[in-house]
Amino acid sequence: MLGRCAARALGALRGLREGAPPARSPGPSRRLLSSEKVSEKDHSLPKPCWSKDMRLLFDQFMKKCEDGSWIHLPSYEDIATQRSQDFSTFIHAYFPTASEQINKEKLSQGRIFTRSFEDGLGFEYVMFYNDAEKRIVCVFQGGPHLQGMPGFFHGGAIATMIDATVGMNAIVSGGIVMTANLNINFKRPIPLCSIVLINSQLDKIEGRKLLVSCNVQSVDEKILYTEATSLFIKLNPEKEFHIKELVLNSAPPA
Ligand SMILES: CCCCCCCC(=O)SCCNC(=O)CCNC(=O)[C@H](O)C(C)(C)COP(=O)(O)OP(=O)(O)OC[C@H]1O[C@@H](n2cnc3c(N)ncnc32)[C@H](O)[C@@H]1OP(=O)(O)O
Repeated sequence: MLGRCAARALGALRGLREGAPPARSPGPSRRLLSSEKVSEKDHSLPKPCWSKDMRLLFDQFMKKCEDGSWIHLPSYEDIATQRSQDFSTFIHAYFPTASEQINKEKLSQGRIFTRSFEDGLGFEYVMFYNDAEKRIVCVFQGGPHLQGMPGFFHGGAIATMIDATVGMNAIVSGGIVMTANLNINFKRPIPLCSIVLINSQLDKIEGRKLLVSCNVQSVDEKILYTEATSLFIKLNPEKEFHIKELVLNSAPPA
């Protein structure tokens, strides 16, 4: 019951922006008009490049979202909202020296790394969050441009998706965080273009430290490909609500 309430509260956060899509119903993927920025596309909704299995898993998880125990997390190329300006300002103030070295002219070209490939060639994924269990499951379909050894995913690409998943778990659970440590055991190579599940779990919060673990498994859960543990450090203990809102409702203004 508590979980359901929390899920509703999280869902309600999404509705803060006028015109935000309903929390638990993705609806059809919105077609881009020529005047719209590319960044307005929610990449966590089904696309033609998704395989049948990926769509099937998406549908299964969306079904789990119906009672509010799971929440579908939207995902954009950029979080170009007024709130993300506040977020950037906060981050730059936290790292003033590093911030001075940022090429400000290039900032407008900034894109979230995992959303910077053409559809189907790089990272295709959708995440679902369970607030009661502090878990995120990421359904990941990697494309042919993520190759390392011939026929298998590059370890860095796997590490990227792990960081994105455990990072999202830490952010939604704890506020504004950064990865301080990521330990990965690659146990089996992952065949290129296959679909895997990344299961992450918030294990512990100790003051500003969040410990999140995860594993990467085949869809039938018979193969354990990778295991990882991570440490995230909370930058701002006071601003949890702000970042949660930003993550769950990260579309640019309509
Ligand atoms: C949107 C989708 C999600 C995407 C997620 C992607 C997230 C990322 O990739 S972030 C990018 C990669 N990470 C970075 O660049 C971070 C670089 N590191 C840093 O900036 C800093 O070290 C930072 C912010 C992590 C911590 O610095 P700071 O805030 O000054 O904390 P600091 O006081 O040093 O440490 C706080 C506590 O954590 C501990 N700690 C910090 N780092 C570590 C570490 N690597 N291992 C163990 N303990 C650590 C400290 O010992 C301290 O413990 P205690 O309170 O018990 O004394």
